[in-house]
Amino acid sequence: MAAAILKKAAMVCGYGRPAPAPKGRRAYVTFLAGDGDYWKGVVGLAKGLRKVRSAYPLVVAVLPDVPEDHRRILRSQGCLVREIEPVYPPENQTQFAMAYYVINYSKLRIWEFVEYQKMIYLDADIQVYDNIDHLFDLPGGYFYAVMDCFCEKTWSHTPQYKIGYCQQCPDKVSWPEDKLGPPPALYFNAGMFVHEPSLATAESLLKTVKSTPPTPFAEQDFLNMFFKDIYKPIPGVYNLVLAMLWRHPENVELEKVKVVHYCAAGSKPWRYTGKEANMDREDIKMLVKKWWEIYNDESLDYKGPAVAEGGVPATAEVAQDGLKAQPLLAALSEARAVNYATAPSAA
Ligand SMILES: O=c1ccn([C@@H]2O[C@H](COP(=O)(O)OP(=O)(O)O)[C@@H](O)[C@H]2O)c(=O)[nH]1
Ligand SMILES: OC[C@H]1O[C@H](O[C@@H]2[C@@H](O)[C@H](O)[C@@H](O)[C@H](O)[C@@H]2O)[C@H](O)[C@@H](O)[C@H]1O
Repeated sequence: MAAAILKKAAMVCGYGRPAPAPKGRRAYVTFLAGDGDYWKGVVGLAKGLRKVRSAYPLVVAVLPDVPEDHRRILRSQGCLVREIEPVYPPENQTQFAMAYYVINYSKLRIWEFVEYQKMIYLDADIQVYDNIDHLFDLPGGYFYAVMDCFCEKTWSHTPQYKIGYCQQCPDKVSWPEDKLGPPPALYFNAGMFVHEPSLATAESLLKTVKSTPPTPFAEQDFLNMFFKDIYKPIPGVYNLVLAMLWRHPENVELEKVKVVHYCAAGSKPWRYTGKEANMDREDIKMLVKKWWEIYNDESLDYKGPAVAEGGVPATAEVAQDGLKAQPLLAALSEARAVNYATAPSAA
């Protein structure tokens, strides 16, 4: 059976290399690691995308340590769950801004999802409150993401934090070029971005990460370095980093925000206690309440055909996103579920 599946996938894909995605194959993608409670963030995100009637599925790239019962919950919510191999940065004594950030390098695997021509990555602590499908129509060849803010204590290791400079308000404290050289390149938050999967890009990313010493913001720093020449900032409404509410309120029109990123300390809705700094703000309480309203809304539960392991709808029925499960995708995903170590070469 495995050989037949692999042969079918290999034939369709040109011997061992996934065929280029059918033009326009699109999906949202998020990342899940560990056996903790971030799966709740993924469920919330899946339901949020359904609420705004997104036309595309949500793929979840899971590390091997994500337990089957969490994967089952995600599939029951229509998520296409795909296991990925972890990616580790070179050994180093770096102090990550958060100790667990080392797992985030595994996000780089999503460039291998070449069944898709374009994907929008969203962290599991993000919620989408307005349809953003139009971002898939942005011109190809660029890396689109929202600019970050350098004002939180998590940035205290940086020169910009030390002098009070932030790209969100470059005129407030001007960058002392004479002392520090040119200002830092525009820097994006890696919790949300539009990207184009490509095996060549994936290969280059994974090769480069092996020789790049880790830095405090882990894969976010790495992605900013790697894509700096093609990075195109998109408006902050597509990824509201919560700290913007108290650091740069002049840059935020909350009623226009489409995507909220619950990244400030203590803001994860499924862990919210209101005790950390700024968490007792009325706008934070309102945003946490909005997240829970979607999470608890049973009318937003997935009602489509069962989603098989490996990440395709189990039947040829129309999947949640209105797209037929592609024969190529089905074959590839089934093939991926096969243990290559025991399968014959595709040649
Ligand atoms: O235990 C964890 C920690 C992080 N993540 C994933 O890694 C992303 C980035 O971590 P986090 O959101 O905590 O970073 P922040 O943006 O809050 O700094 C999360 O959104 C999840 O998608 C996960 O799956 N399990
Ligand atoms: O692994 C590095 C992480 O970097 C980013 O975290 C945020 C968060 O730490 C905030 O507290 C900071 O204020 C913000 O600037 C910073 O970007 C991404 O959101 C996350 O997905 C991940 O890539």
